[in-house]
Amino acid sequence: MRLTVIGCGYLGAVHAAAMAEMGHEVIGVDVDEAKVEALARGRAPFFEPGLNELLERNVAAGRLSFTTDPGAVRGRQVHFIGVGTPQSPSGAADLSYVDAAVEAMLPHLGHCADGQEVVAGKSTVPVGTAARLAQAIDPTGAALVWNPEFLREGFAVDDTLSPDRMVYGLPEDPGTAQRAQAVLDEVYAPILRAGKPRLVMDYATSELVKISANAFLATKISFINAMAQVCDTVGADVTALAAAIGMDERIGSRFLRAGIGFGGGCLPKDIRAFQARAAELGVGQALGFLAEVDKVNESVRRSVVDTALGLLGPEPGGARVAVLGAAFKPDSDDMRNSPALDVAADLAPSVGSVVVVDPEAGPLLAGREGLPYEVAATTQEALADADLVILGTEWRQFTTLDPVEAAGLVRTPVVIDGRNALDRSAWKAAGWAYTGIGRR
Ligand SMILES: NC(=O)C1=CN([C@@H]2O[C@H](COP(=O)(O)OP(=O)(O)OC[C@H]3O[C@@H](n4cnc5c(N)ncnc54)[C@H](O)[C@@H]3O)[C@@H](O)[C@H]2O)C=CC1
Ligand SMILES: O=C(O)[C@H]1O[C@H](OP(=O)(O)OP(=O)(O)OC[C@H]2O[C@@H](n3ccc(=O)[nH]c3=O)[C@H](O)[C@@H]2O)[C@H](O)[C@@H](O)[C@@H]1O
Repeated sequence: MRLTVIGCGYLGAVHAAAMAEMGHEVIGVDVDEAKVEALARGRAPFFEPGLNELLERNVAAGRLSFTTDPGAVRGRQVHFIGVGTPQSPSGAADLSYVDAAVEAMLPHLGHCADGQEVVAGKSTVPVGTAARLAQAIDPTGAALVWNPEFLREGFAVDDTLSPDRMVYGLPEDPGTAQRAQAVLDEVYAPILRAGKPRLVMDYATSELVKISANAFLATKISFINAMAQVCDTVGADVTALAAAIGMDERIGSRFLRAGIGFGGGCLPKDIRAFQARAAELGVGQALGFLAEVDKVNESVRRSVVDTALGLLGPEPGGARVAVLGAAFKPDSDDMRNSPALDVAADLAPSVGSVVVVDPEAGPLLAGREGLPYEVAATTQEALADADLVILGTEWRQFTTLDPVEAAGLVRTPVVIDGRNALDRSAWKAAGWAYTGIGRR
């Protein structure tokens, strides 16, 4: 099938490459010339495991190309929208990129000879957006389907090729809905053949599935981080607590890792956008708990800064702090709303110096001007002469550090395990003063 993907960022670039891998002929469209230029050479403009191989293979095979021209849409059958929906100053989602993408597409819709033309929205949007966009798209003869995306960065390729489930939010008209569903089924045929469930629903439900999934995940993390605060107060251990409650299948063990909280380009902005939309709809009170989820998440970053200053004593002005990690999670170079970087920046004015290291985000950070911290090229360089080490992102090269060797590099062996990811017995045995989040 001949497809386009509008918006080639973390979501869209992976989606375009994965659709080509499934045998479709795909054109990715983005307004960012540098991004398009890199992608067209088969290079991912960001770090995502497995993506370069997929891009290289499919660009070379002639199934995948990239352009800045929205006219690429003309005559093709399915157009995925994957542009950003960032947080606006009010907290609500900024829909200007989605609106601009649809606007640019409109003159080119309605020229497809391959069968029913479909616009498939993948961006995360406030409930009601699809119904509004459909009013503009319907007159062209193309059908709008809302097809939210659930991929995780760091696992984006696998999550796209083998999702837990797919959701189609279909138009009201039964005939159009049936035709649009058949087209998407054809796009996703290999995934459906592999037995992955496809759930069919209306626009509003599909939009809500996406945002409520992220709200639930954020709530789970803040729940365990709130438990960590209680554990800290009474000397209990949140990792043992999480393991024990997680064995109850109704609770489940995943997303119960206490630490410096959730960041990234999605969970934080999505819980705020959801609250803003609910308030507009007059059901703001029902989502009042999400404000608490956000508050707990912000407070864990602050409390790590307070713990750090407590450990450095009354005169932290001469201390050097090493922060291991800059990306919001491992296996990604995405620094949007990064807890590790927030901690580094918040500590910087109160201590002698802060140095940050990250295997993938580090080189990107090193190119930025006016940072309140230094950026080290290697973990060893970051650890050298440190008075305090903070694990901010649980990259494997950090969690598997030899604590004996690390102790030999620092000035004072004091560590805050901001992700509860270090082997604390080994670190303590190597002479480190160890503080976890909700565990000692
Ligand atoms: N990053 C992720 O893991 C996931 C993101 N999402 C959602 O997907 C959407 C995109 O997120 P990301 O990929 O992270 O954002 P991003 O910022 O990495 O990518 C957005 C891309 O859209 C491009 N763009 C903006 N306006 C455009 C236009 N008019 N025409 C063509 N391209 C345009 C930008 O240049 C950029 O490359 C958001 O709604 C997000 O909430 C959903 C699931 C996973
Ligand atoms: O809508 C989105 O963009 C995506 O948002 C998240 O994916 P992502 O942001 O890539 O990363 P997660 O693995 O969810 O991690 C988010 C943050 O939570 C933190 N986290 C995660 C799990 C945990 O137990 N504890 C915890 O602090 C991570 O360190 C990270 O900062 C969701 O997991 C995806 O399903 C969704 O598609």
